[in-house]
Amino acid sequence: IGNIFEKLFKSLFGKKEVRILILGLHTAGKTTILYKLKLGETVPTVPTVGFCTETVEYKNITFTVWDVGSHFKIRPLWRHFFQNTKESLLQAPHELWLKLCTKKYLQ
Ligand SMILES: Nc1nc2c(ncn2[C@@H]2O[C@H](COP(=O)(O)OP(=O)(O)OP(=O)(O)O)[C@@H](O)[C@H]2O)c(=O)[nH]1
Ligand SMILES: [Mg+2]
Repeated sequence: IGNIFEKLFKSLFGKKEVRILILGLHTAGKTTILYKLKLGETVPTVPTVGFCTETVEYKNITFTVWDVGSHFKIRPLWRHFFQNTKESLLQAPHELWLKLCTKKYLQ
């Protein structure tokens, strides 16, 4: 029974880690979203070469956001980033992205 309480305590107060993968075509706005989440503001971007990751702390959750470049040479590698991906948010409506960016979605 101690094990059950330990699991319950961890699920309520423990640190959670969530990985987010952002994929999309050139200039779709992936890096803009990444830095909006990280810094809370829109920053100038350049086309992503390879990929970049940032961690975003929110409450007891650490989000590791993977922003993968869209250059045609890296596209064959996209499938490797999908491994162990649980859910996809494909063609998310603009409204949803806005909510994500303002973190309202998570409150
Ligand atoms: N109007 C408008 N422009 C946007 C929006 N999101 C991004 N942009 C602009 O679109 C351009 C490309 O944005 P990025 O975030 O660099 O696009 P990306 O998907 O990371 O592109 P790659 O790294 O080349 O794959 C930049 O000039 C952004 O300022 C948006 O919601 N509205
Ligand atoms: Mg980019």
